[in-house]
Amino acid sequence: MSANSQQLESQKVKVQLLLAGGHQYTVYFNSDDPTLHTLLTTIVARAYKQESADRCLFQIPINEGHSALCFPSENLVALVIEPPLWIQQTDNIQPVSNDFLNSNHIQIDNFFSTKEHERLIKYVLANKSNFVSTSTSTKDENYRRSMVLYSFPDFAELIVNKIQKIMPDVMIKLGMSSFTISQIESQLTSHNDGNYYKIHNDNGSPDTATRELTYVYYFNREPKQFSGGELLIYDSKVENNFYVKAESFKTIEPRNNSIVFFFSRYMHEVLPVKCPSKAFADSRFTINGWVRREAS
Ligand SMILES: O=C(O)CCC(=O)C(=O)O
Ligand SMILES: [Fe+2]
Repeated sequence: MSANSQQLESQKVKVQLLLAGGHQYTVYFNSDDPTLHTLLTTIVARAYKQESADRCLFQIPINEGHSALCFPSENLVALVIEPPLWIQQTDNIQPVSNDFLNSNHIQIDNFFSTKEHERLIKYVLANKSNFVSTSTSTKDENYRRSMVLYSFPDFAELIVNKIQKIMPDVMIKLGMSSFTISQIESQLTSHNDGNYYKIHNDNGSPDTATRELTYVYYFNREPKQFSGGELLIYDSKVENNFYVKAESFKTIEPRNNSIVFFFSRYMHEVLPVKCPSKAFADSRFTINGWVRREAS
């Protein structure tokens, strides 16, 4: 995306709630309090006219818990936060109409330390023979070309723990309401010369329906020996009352040691990779997976 906020470390913050009709109240939260998170996402989502601007009823304890301040989310006008928590617009957000939905994503550089990254490259090269060809749920052979490693326990644990830690911040940056995570899945993928993944979403079948967010961690040997392999994330538009893929999209460069997060429901594709040497070691590697919410 698009909206950026500071990393939230738990600390006390003073929040003045400015409500419709000129009312205002001062309350105190820990910075990782889910209610504060929902207050922030209400403001962000409304500013960017996102569908995630779910209406809700806030019920906030005041007077040391002796009273409750209740108000509908539509009545929240602004927040005065001390110390400041900035949620800033960084790029290409345009006001949009209700029948067009700009896709959001975030990309974080330098995700693993240099040591972890080096270890990961060594591990992948040593495990080349355990990679198998990918398939899709539709079994269409021309839909996806890549190789995948399903078991890589040490690094799966490392990435899942790291993602878990940054999830509250990621949710805020994506302007989404927080949700309870039930599972974080991961697989390790390699794209070599001519490999691609055509347009798809990641939660369109009953067994994938609880996937909320997709993440993709990119890594490769330096100097980089492939080109292409960009990830395109499509915007959405309303057609016959349903959101469908729009023509416009965001282009994500598969930058070495960066991780991208986006909604699993977005249509996306991986453009063909050119890797002249065709050597496995020169591939576009990813650890990619999904953050699942608890089924309701
Ligand atoms: O490799 C990428 O950039 C995206 C991969 C992807 O879309 C998937 O595995 O579902
Ligand atoms: Fe995908």
